[in-house]
Amino acid sequence: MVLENSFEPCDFVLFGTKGDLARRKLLPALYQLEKADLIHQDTHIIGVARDDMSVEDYVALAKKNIETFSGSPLCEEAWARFSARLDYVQVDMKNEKAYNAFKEHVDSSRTMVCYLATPPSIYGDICRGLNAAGVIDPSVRVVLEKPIGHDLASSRVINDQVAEFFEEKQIYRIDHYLGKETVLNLVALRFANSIFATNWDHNCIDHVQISVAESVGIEGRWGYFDEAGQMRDMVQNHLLQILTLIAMEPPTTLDADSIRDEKLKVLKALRPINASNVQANTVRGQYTAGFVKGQEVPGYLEEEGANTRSTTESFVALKVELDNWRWAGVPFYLRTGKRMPSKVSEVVIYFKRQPHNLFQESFPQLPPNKLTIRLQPDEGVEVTVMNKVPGLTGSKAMDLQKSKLNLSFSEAFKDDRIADAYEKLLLEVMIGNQALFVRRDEVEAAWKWVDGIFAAWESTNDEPEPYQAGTWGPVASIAMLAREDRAWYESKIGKK
Ligand SMILES: NC(=O)C1=CN([C@@H]2O[C@H](COP(=O)(O)OP(=O)(O)OC[C@H]3O[C@@H](n4cnc5c(N)ncnc54)[C@H](OP(=O)(O)O)[C@@H]3O)[C@@H](O)[C@H]2O)C=CC1
Ligand SMILES: O=C1O[C@H](COP(=O)(O)O)[C@@H](O)[C@H](O)[C@H]1O
Repeated sequence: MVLENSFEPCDFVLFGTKGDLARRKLLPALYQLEKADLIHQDTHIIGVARDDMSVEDYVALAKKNIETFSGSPLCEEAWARFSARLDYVQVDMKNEKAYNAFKEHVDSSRTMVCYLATPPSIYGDICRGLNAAGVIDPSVRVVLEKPIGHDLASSRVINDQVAEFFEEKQIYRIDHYLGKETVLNLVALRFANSIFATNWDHNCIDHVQISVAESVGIEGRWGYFDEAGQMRDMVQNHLLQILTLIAMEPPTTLDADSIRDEKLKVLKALRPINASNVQANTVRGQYTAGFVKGQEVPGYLEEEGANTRSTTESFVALKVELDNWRWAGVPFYLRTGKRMPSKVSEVVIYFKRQPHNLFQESFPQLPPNKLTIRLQPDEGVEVTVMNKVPGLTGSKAMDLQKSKLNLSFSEAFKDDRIADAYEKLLLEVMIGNQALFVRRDEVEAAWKWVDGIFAAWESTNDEPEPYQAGTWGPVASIAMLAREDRAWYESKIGKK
């Protein structure tokens, strides 16, 4: 890495430090940054939760979580440095007066980063508490987790509550997919390679598929997930963000607002899905009991804490169209679901077929070229091309074979560790670069479009279709593409 502690020291305050996200992702990510020597030596990390706990107990808890979730034994030297930065404050985040205790733990001469790893419903309380304690100034940065709100109206309320105390340039809305190496690579692939840049529109591309399949279920988060569903949990944010990076016009620079301006235009160009086209363009599913990787798993309605009459969707497939010049007539098919056969996220760009087939005799129908971007796992990029099979066959009956140009990150970048998305994003917050964070108008444009789909679903009275855990979702999602003479890309990983 080029960065050498090129940023200022900060007080990194982790609200909700005992929660699932902080334990599984944020503390391990901070520790990895420490290990890579990317945290300024004078930075402090202050955990905030409502339990009464000594700093020693907090350090022990952080150690346990990092050991459990970082997947490798702790490096003693890095842990010694990291643990020396840790501090803990007990705050009932809904109680404005409780924030006075917090004041003594931060240093106003340093930048303060407040990461709100809490339910969004208390973001407003936290901002008010920080204000009451007099610790907000223009240098303070606040990091908000997704999904912000439940729909456009509730997201506006939350964003307004935060905006009462922070300017947009101080607000970092996290979508952790924007920190994934392979998602960032979409920008490099498109704009650093003329071979793609010049073929990236309706003239050359037939359609695009974005699949984000998860093998996990709801992981004990019934209370949260049943309110959200896969549409709010994954589509409103992660899948739409991936779509914006694939579809946006070239930004003028890599500055935060150049990129975000272009992403916003894509979100605004999303063709509304309403009662008249919802049945043709969407499929909802809910998993039933089945087997994932040979393990028997319960159905959605049998999960711990389940309301057995829930109609929340755990799978969504969508046909999305963009009403703009570049993408006219090019469908984007999106699908995401829980309890699918394997965890695999991929973008597949299907190019148009050749206008005329010179190789009729040996290959009656030339397949389209495909660019497959493997987001996770087995990160990489693959192009399917037609190739002549070496040999002395006659010129009219040239033997062709479908071949792959395959760039596998694990082979090409053997010595480089692929960092977790949160490591990248936490580093960017500490540096103060908003390019990988979502602007308020983007969040709102995404909600506006998603709200339209919810309204349309409500108007049909249809319920999600059942699919057995360990399958690729309801048959209707296969039919959605088959109607247009297309098929979902069969992932290599999924076949294992
Ligand atoms: N978990 C995940 O994988 C992901 C989570 N997110 C988002 O991250 C945020 C946090 O999620 P997650 O960690 O799963 O949620 P959790 O419920 O596990 O954690 C939230 C934490 O906030 C604390 N909290 C809530 N109310 C108060 C209060 N009044 N005073 C003090 N502490 C309080 C809770 O404390 P207590 O334990 O005492 O109740 C808990 O530790 C959410 O916005 C979620 O949508 C986003 C992507 C993935
Ligand atoms: O934001 C979320 O993302 C995870 C999937 O993230 P990944 O990095 O493991 O692909 C999802 O399981 C979770 O429900 C959702 O809240």
